[in-house]
This record gives sequence, C-alpha cells and structure tokens, in this order.
Amino acid sequence: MTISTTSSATGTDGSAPVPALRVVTRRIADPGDLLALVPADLPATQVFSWLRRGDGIVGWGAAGRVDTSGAERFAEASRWWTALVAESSVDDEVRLPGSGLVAFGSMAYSSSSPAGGTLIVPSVVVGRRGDQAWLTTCTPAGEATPSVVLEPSTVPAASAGVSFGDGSLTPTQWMGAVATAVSRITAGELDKCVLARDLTARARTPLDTRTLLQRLSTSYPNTWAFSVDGLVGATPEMLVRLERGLITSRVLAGTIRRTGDDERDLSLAAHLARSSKDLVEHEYAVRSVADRLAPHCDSINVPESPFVLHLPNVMHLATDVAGVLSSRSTSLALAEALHPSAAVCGTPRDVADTLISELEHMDRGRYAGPVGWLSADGDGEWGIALRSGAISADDPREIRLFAGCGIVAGSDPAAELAESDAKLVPMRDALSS
Ligand SMILES: C=C(O[C@@H]1C=C(C(=O)O)C=C[C@H]1O)C(=O)O
Repeated sequence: MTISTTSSATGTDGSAPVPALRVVTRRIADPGDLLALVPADLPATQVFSWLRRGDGIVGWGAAGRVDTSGAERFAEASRWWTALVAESSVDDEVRLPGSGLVAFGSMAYSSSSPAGGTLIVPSVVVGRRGDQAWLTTCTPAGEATPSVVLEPSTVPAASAGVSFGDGSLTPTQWMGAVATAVSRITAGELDKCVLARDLTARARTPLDTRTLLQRLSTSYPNTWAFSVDGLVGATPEMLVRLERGLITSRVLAGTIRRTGDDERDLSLAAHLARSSKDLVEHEYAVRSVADRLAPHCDSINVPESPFVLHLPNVMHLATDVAGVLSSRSTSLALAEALHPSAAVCGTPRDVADTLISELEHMDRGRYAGPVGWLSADGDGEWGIALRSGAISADDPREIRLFAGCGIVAGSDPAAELAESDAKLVPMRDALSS
C-alpha cells in the first residue's frame, strides 16, 4: 500500500499514516452546472465527478489519497478511511448525502490487476441535491480554511483528431472467444460468462476530462457520469447505494440495441422483455446481487420481473433491488460483497472468472469494478464502471475503452460484437471532435 498524505498522523495499524483533515461544508446559492466549475488544466487524476441529471458531486485536487492492491484492496481502503475519519474534524451545516467528508473511489475488477484500488479525498467538493447546493473544503488540520471562488471555468475543448485502434483482440478474435464461451456453456461447465473487449483511442492533444463528462452527462441523463483517478464514463448500473440504512441496487443484464426509430424501438423493448435468452441472463445477475446482499439485510425486496431501461444507444432489462441494512457495513464493504456480480462476471462466479482470464487476453483494470464515493458515516454510492475509459497515466492523449456482453447458451458471436459496439458508442461520441 502506498500512501500520500498532507500530514503525518499515524494509522490504526501503526504503519499507515493518514492525513488529519479539517473539513468544512457550507450551503451556497445555486452554482449552476457543476461541471462548468471544475478548473481547467488539472490532470485527469484530480477531476472527480458523480453526477446524474445535474445532481451529485464534483471535486478537484487531492487532500488525501490511498492506493491499495490485491485481494485486500477494499479492506485496506476501508481501514485507511476509518482512520482518516477518526483523525479529521468535520463541520457540515448541510448534512445531505455527499456533503461533509467524502472520498471518491475506484477498485480494479480483478484482485490480480496492477490497477489495485484508490480512495481520494478532493481538496474541494461542490454538490447539489434538488434545490440545495453546498461547497466543501478539505485542508490539512491546523491550516486556515481556504476561500474558494466558484466561477464557470473556460469552456472545455473537444478532443482533437482521435484515432481508434484494436485492443487486445481484433473483432474477429473476440467473436472466436465468444464462440468458445458458448461451447463451454453448452458443455455444461457454466451458465453465463461476461466477455469484454477493449479499444485504444489516441488524440492529438491531451484529453479534457471535463469535455467527456459534459457530453456523457448531457447525452445519457439516465446514467451516473463519473470520473475518478482518470477513469471516466457514464454507467447505467448502480452496484449499491447506501443511504441512512436503506440499500438499493440497480441490476442490468439483457441488452438490445436501439435503432433510432421510436416505433421500432418500442417493439424491440417488448421483444426484450419477453426474450427467454435475456430473461435467463438477467435472472443470474439479479440472483447474484440478492444472494450476496441478503446477509447484510433485515429485509430485501426483489421485484418479480424486470423493467426495460431506455438509454439512447441500448435498452437493458433492469431490476431495482432494495433492502434494509442489518449490519454496520459501509457502502464500500457492501460493494466488496457484491463485486463481481453476474452482470460483469458470470455464473458460477469462480468458473466464469477463470474463463474470463483465459479468453479475454487483457487486464480489465478498473473497468467493471466498483466506482463511486463514500462518506464519513459509511453511506455512499458505488456504480459498476461500465461505458467508460481509462485515460493513460503516462500519456494524457491516450484512453482505453471497454465494453462487455453477457454470454449464455443462446448467444450469437456476431450479435454480441454488435452489442459491444453499441455499448462503446457513448465514449466514442464523447471523444469525437
Ligand atoms: C459488461 C457491460 O454491461 C453489462 C452487460 C449487459 C448485458 O450483457 O446485457 C448489460 C449491462 C451490464 O450489466 C458493459 O457495458 O461493458
């Protein structure tokens, strides 16, 4: 675990120093578009967002950060957070989800990924919920609270001259992987496996995270537009939200592409809701979430049948699971318990995970892992990092895009490739000039 701190208090286990922060949240007048406030010229790693329909939080700078790795990446982050909360003082006059002390976080899909995990406390957070807005500053204890002037920043520029390239597999090779997965499923080794592919994209000039977020949040209002440590996207899938003891999770699995013709799309939506291939695929994902939430809940509500979630590029079968928290678990601990759900891994989980590493020929990095935010009391929201890309830490002109598809016995490789292309559209459009 590597830690960068702004002060040198000692962590709970005596080895990990944590910053002691002074956190102040004040109510502010409506600041307008939150993304417009994010300063220009920050590295992608220091631009934070969790926004849906204009509500949520944005942040910038880094007052504290922990980087974790391996199978302990969630637990190490949790320990650091507990120690940081204990060391810090919080003066929060707003007391809404996202006010006070918060960290943004992102965790690698796989425990063997070098991408590990991170929690970062921005220096400045601006939030909105309905008609309430707030500004939070996080400074090292003992330092004066800075005065932050919120004003619209320069208009971010579109990405220049982006060219796309194949990732680890060509489209033909990836269809071959899908065909192999189908044969393994048909042979009875497993029921479902989610296979992902990656694309590379390179612009002539450094990518501006603000441009990507603006475009994603405007075009995909039903999603959460996120940015954490260079991972940027618009996910429609909420792995877990914890708010005052209430747990909610939006499970997606089963997809159909949109045509752009409203009448045809409505009939496709009706077809999706009756498609036994998609309903079976969906059921695996819902079960994986409900079964793993159950030990943390007093009661749990799982609707009997899914609804169709309409996005501009695709439609998904969706189920909103809800539960009442019975333990003292934080939202991050719940995210760890749920990850990876069958929406991004498969059923049975271990068999699917082994097949994924055999067939994908790539490290998913933080794609398909939990991404979101956590507050001092443990509440927070963790989406699954889908419809996203990871901006290169070495070259800010480069980004790796990802998309995956649930494969079941009835899957057709060409149709899955087309579905993965449709899932790449949000990021490809956000990158266009
Ligand atoms: C894996 C992705 O999406 C997941 C797979 C889906 C499916 O196969 O139908 C639908 C939504 C997500 O749970 C992705 O977008 O990369």
